[in-house]
Amino acid sequence: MHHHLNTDMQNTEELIIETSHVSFGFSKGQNALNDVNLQIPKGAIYGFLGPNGAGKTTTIRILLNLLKPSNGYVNLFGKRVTGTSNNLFSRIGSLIETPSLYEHLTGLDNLLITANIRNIPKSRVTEVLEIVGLSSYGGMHVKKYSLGMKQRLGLAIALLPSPDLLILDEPTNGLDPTGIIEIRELLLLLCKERGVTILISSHLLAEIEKLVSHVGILNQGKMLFQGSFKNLQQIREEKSIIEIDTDQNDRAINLLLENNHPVSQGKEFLEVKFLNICQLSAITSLLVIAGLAIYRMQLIESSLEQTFLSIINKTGQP
Ligand SMILES: Nc1ncnc2c1ncn2[C@@H]1O[C@H](COP(=O)(O)OP(=O)(O)OP(=O)(O)O)[C@@H](O)[C@H]1O
Repeated sequence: MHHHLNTDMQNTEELIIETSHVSFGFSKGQNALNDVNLQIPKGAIYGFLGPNGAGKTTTIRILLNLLKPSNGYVNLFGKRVTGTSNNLFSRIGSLIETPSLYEHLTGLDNLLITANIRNIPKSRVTEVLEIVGLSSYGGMHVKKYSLGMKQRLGLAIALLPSPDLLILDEPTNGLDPTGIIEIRELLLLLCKERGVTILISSHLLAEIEKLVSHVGILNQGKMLFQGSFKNLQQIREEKSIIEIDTDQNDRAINLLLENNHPVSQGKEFLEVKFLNICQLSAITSLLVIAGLAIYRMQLIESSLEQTFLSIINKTGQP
């Protein structure tokens, strides 16, 4: 196994996907991707987030060597991707949006065709049907499958080569909540039991927040955030506030500032930047001991979705 010795502090771990200064333009002068640096550690479930048109699919096509970046390079499994590095791709399973399936054939036949093309033993076909929970439906025509079953069959095709890396472009697109939960559980299992590294793109944080260990946020071709899911939650906490209202707000402001609670006058109430949960009782005693009557004291937590949107909106998206 190849280990990276990067100067970046978080990079002591092995990276399965790494892009360096990747840019890409469909037309001259307009870049769909601008200096994208993905870093996806081994064993991660990496949520690749961004609104429609952000460039997620374009990035994924570059990762899969279907498009050539106009600038920068891609490392997969620690090896530089070049025009001829096809052996790297046998370790990758991918599903780009809705899988292209032969509707008039059975699920089993669809798998057999791919297995045949990719030189994969037939025994693997029954294995992957089992993994995605379609064992009893292998003989059914795909046109009779539900959307969820088709997505699972697509996943089964991606799993045929026993990949070390799964790249999934919006795999829950169009699925109902039950279907989304099923795919989520399947991916968690693959990561936990088989150590598969997973890149999953989505435009909805809520859809993948229960799944991911790492997050990258792309907007208008630029990476706005990349880090562990925990890092994102820390940012969320930093955006939370405590709303306060008392009978003497001017005095309250002075008292709070003197005691290092960053406070400002909000639209309706005083707003203190949330630092930690002990702050609530500290502020309460401070105000009560000073003889103020507290009318309101409420922790307003920013949601992850709001955090995601505020990160995206920083670049001035309309
Ligand atoms: N073949 C193409 N020719 C020209 N422009 C393209 C082409 N494919 C994509 N684009 C443009 O590149 C940008 C990024 O598109 P991309 O499909 O990568 O975004 P995305 O984040 O995957 O969005 P979605 O969630 O809608 O799939 C968009 O502005 C899109 O209009």
